[in-house]
Amino acid sequence: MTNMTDPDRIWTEAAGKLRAEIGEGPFSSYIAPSAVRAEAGGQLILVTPTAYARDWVRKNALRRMNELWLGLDGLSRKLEVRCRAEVGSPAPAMAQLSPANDMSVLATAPTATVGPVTDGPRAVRAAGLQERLTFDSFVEGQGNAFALAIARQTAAWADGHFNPIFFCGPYGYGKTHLLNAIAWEAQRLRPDAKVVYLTAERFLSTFVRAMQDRSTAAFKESLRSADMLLLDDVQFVGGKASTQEELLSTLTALIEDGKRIVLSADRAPMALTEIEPRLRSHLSAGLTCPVEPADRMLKIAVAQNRLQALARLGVVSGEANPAVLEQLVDRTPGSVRELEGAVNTLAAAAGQRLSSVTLEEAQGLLGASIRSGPDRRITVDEIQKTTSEHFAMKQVDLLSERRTRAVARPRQIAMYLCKQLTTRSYPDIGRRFGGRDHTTVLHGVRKIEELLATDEQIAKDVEALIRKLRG
Ligand SMILES: Nc1ncnc2c1ncn2[C@@H]1O[C@H](COP(=O)(O)OP(=O)(O)OP(=O)(O)O)[C@@H](O)[C@H]1O
Repeated sequence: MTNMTDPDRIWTEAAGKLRAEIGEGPFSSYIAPSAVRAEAGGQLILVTPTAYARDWVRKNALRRMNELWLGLDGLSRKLEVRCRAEVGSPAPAMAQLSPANDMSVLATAPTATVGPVTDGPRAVRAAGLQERLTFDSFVEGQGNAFALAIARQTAAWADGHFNPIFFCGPYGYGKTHLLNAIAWEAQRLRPDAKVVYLTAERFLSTFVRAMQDRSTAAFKESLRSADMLLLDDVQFVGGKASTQEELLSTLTALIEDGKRIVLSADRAPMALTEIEPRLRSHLSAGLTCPVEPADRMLKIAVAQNRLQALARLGVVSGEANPAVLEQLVDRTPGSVRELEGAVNTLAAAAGQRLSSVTLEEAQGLLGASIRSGPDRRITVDEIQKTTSEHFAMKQVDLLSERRTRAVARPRQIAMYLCKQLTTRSYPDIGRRFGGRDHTTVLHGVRKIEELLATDEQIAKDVEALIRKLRG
């Protein structure tokens, strides 16, 4: 057996063996973002990003890690584990050591500093960033603590992070929120850097338009000059071969240049089976951070947080009775998005008398929003697909900038259906329609509401679509 003394080399080797034993998921979640550092007295500490990761490592991997370590370490040192808050280091030790050589650890600061986030009408820009989605408004809980720690590190442009960072998890538990928060914070910390946020829908629609306009070179350039590229809802490129090819070449070019890439999807990269294997493997080459469904405690905290934000805006005054909040959480099935909808309903109904609302009253006020059981969830993607099929057009046209009535009306109908059949907000729907502004969505929805009363054909189309979508 080889004997070494350099913790860096021992860590690389021991971590590689542990990876094979515990599997890719736990490894990339808990071990890969940790790092070994030597204390002044020679004691070696494995530093995890969060207390949760520390407890996981203590319970599941520390013993084995020490066995592997002792087999390699010429100085027979033992490893202890602590979380970053305990060792009090602002940037994690993972910047100092790279755990396994096949995971790219960026040591270089981004080089290009290209202009502001918006750079010309044809350029891809920070489409759809929402101001309220910052780290300050994100509530930490057990299921998201690790993702939040990594997000903060990424936003701080910390050296040595993995690339790409991939946030995955089910619908409505904060992936977009984290990507927005990273983009805001990264831009705040480095105003000269080019931080580009876009949804995969936007990537697709801009790419398709660039092909039609024969301006793909400008499209490529606008992305490749980014210092940090954040791409939301990557699953959307599934089944779209040329867009995937373009995405793959964008990612490889950026990674080669040492630029930061942050992605999100509703599943882990390897489970995105509609995505071509080479792209999938690039997506999973960095660090995968699960954003897990919120537990009850987190949901209560999010509801409280939301009410406080509404109080600051003057929508409500006072605090809700804790039992009312608990009831709200317990009786609102679904994700944090649905919960936010229920909180908004309560706030709008209770207004200035929030603190005196009783349990019975809350139940009455919330009525339909507190449902007895989860309905089948209709997604924006399904609405877009069904609407485009119904009008014999392509889904990508709904996302495009084409404004002829033949395209604009079905697009407005699809937006209207999203507002009716999902719990998504106007900005969120805009984001899903090629990164449009929320006022465009609002206008579209109002237009269809008006036409429903006067235009028989539209009323029939909408009715048929709702029937198809409800199944
Ligand atoms: N931990 C949290 N703290 C505060 N707000 C949260 C948290 N998790 C989710 N939310 C809120 O819930 C809503 C849905 O979250 P978000 O849009 O980020 O979900 P998502 O995982 O990106 O979903 P999708 O994949 O459908 O886009 C947002 O309004 C977001 O602000």
